[in-house]
Amino acid sequence: MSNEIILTEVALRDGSHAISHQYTVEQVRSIVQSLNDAMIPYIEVSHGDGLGGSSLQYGLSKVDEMKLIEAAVSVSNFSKIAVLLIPGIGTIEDLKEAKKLGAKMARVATHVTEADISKQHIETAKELGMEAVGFLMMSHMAPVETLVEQAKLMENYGADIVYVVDSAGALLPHEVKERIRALRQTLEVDIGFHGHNNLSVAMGNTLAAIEEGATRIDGSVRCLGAGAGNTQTEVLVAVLDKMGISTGVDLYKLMDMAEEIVAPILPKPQEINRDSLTLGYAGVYSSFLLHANRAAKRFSVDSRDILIELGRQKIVGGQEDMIIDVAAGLANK
Ligand SMILES: CC[C@H](O)CC(=O)C(=O)O
Ligand SMILES: [Mn+2]
Repeated sequence: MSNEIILTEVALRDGSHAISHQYTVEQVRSIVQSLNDAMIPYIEVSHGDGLGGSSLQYGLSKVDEMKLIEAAVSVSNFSKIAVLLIPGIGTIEDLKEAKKLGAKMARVATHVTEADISKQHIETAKELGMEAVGFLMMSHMAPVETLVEQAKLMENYGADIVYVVDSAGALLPHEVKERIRALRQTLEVDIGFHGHNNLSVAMGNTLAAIEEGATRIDGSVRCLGAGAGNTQTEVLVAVLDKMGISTGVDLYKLMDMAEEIVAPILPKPQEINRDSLTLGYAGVYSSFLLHANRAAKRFSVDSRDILIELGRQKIVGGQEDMIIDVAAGLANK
């Protein structure tokens, strides 16, 4: 276990899901300024679904993310600005524009079995002089051997760091341990972990990842993120400090900004409710929720049964049409 952890704050990207992508330039400026003062090493700024995500399908941003990135860069002289890119949603042109505006890290995200689509984007990030991260989403959906294979691909493409991403908040601590341990034994590059709190184990999972050698960790102030949100950064900094693990972050400043700057902009506190708990329990991505709720109404079935069946059938993003099939099937039973 390392005694130094490098944190990436994701409230301005994953947290964008929680406020329906409505960040303003002023909010981004004050959040980044205060995270920078608290010495957070990396701050991710993008639409919740990454560069290019603003659309009717994923939710329209209030402000063009490039303006938000520009604002973030303009007030950070310590923190580096990172962007998320999902190949197919974001493009190489988006990445180049973000780099021109001052983004220093590209986090290239794919479904856990589709690392091969990250090649061009990771290679471009490196050519542009950015740090490149491979971000393996829905990591609970693949056996450990597959995860290792896919991570190895990202490493071979030039990723400096590969992340295990528990998108649905479905992993339990022993499962996180297995995954991080296997990656640690196989990869040369740093390993990261990104947790979600749908089963209330984001903090436990994060500590399990650190115990097995993950050194790059994501957190979100006030947990702001998709589903039940992410590992809470200010709590994580306090916990790691008690464990003798250094993050270099000023805890009081981080607590103050969470309380005084982030909390007031939240429509409601991030919580584990029936919906987010079901997402974690079923192991499905949070974007299915809205569709499942609609289908539940249409076919008079319980949306939890739909989500659990989708998880059982290992339905992934892009297969949303299956939600209707599953709901119709349940109604006919
Ligand atoms: C749709 C992108 C997604 O929110 C990335 C992420 O943070 C995750 O999979 O957890
Ligand atoms: Mn996430």
